[in-house]
Amino acid sequence: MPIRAILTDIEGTTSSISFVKDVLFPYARRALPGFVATRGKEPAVRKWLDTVATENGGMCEDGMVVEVLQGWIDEDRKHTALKALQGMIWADGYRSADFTAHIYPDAADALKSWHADGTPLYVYSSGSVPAQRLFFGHSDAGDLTPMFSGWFDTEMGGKREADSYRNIVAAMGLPAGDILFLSDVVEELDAAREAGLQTALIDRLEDYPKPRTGEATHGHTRVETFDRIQFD
Ligand SMILES: CSCCC(=O)C(=O)COP(=O)(O)O
Ligand SMILES: [Mg+2]
Repeated sequence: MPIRAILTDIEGTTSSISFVKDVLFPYARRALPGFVATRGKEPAVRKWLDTVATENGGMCEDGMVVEVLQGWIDEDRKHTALKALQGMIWADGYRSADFTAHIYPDAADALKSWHADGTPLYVYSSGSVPAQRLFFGHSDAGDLTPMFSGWFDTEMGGKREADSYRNIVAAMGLPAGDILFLSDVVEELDAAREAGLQTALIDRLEDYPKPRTGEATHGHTRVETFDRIQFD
């Protein structure tokens, strides 16, 4: 089947899991108390702090909300409020050049080549859309944001739910079968396939030392690097 657009995940797909877990998450965890103390009154920040407080029985102290959020970082919860706040915190890290975002060279090269060939590129990640823009705007391969035609996060729904992909397909305005979704998580690929998208499992040895083969692929095309992805 022809591919007319690429939709890609970030962590474990374009970029290493260890960069997210060992650099981004600890940075956000450390900065969270100071961030809430200095910016907690800004409506865009307050909105998410109040969401967390309400969901946790209406806790009234910001210190308790910070503890909940730090616990969620430790658990790698993909909660929209946490992801939005993390994005705001990482903005400082990128701006002060504390780090650049990891991208595998094969992913950067393939994205550049597909873009040059006129294939529209989209991102769907649990990271908030602002965090995605920062990520690709300050990547190891430079500012890649101009290559992307659209950005989607969990505001479209969870990544393991088929309806999220239906929402994304509607926003992209293409037939689902013309879109190739790339991810390192088979449950995300299952949901995308249920919504009619084509799928490829990115099974990077750096992130998944034990290759997922046979039944573990759930029948999705498996590649270890982006340069092995082939389409007309
Ligand atoms: C782009 S923001 C950093 C990554 C992040 O917070 C995250 O949860 C990534 O999850 P993904 O859906 O890209 O696997
Ligand atoms: Mg991922």
